[in-house]
Amino acid sequence: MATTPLVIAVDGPAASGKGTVARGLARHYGLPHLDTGKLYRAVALSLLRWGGDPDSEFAALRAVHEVAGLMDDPELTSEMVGGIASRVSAYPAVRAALLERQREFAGSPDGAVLDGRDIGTVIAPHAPAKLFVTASIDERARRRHAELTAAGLPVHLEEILIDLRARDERDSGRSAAPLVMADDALLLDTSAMGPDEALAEAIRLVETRLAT
Ligand SMILES: Nc1ncnc2c1ncn2[C@@H]1O[C@H](COP(=O)(O)OP(=O)(O)O)[C@@H](O)[C@H]1O
Ligand SMILES: Nc1ccn([C@@H]2O[C@H](COP(=O)(O)OP(=O)(O)O)[C@@H](O)[C@H]2O)c(=O)n1
Repeated sequence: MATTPLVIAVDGPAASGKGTVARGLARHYGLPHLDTGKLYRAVALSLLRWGGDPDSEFAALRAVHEVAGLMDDPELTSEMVGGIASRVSAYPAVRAALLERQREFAGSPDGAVLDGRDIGTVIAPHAPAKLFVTASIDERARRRHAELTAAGLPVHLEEILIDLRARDERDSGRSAAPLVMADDALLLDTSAMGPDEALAEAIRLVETRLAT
């Protein structure tokens, strides 16, 4: 008898630790993982490289065609690219152009883990397990600061805090697929947890959901 593939949707705000949790879950369950934020970051990076205007939905849509070649670019992780990603991701045409490849990944017969903002609500609304990963804004800023500093980028905590606030507001306030917790998602607040503890709790939550 065929079993239903295990699809795990992981959503949450910037630097909450959702990528770390999603990668850990993928390792634990032996599933392929897609960081969907990279798609929007690649659109932003493509725009930046050819000087396209982030205020133009048409220009952003053109940039979608370059995404495949940029998915492993080291510049994807910069806060500047993250900020532009959150602007271009508000365009319905950009979201529509990126929808199919995410749905296809989520529809794999082998199962999948995806992380982003709208996985549980739009990309994989039927996923049997959904987590909404969060942490306090101060903790998220500290984590992003440590991450970028370790990568040798000159960043200030205060500026990161301002960037994250602006991104939270844009991601939650937009009309196209805003960042909201799905009704059937389980909340994982990692503010006071290290990465290992957060993963252990994520596995526990997934197991709880699969058992019901
Ligand atoms: N629970 C945690 N405790 C401390 N640091 C964490 C934790 N989870 C993730 N990190 C670190 O915080 C940064 C952002 O985590 P990441 O998983 O990339 O977040 P997101 O995918 O939500 O943007 C990374 O440097 C990561 O190693
Ligand atoms: N499924 C997704 C994933 C990301 N995004 C957008 O892309 C931006 C960058 O996403 P990300 O997940 O790489 O950002 P971080 O959480 O790693 O900072 C976000 O601020 C969102 O605006 C989205 O709209 N939908």
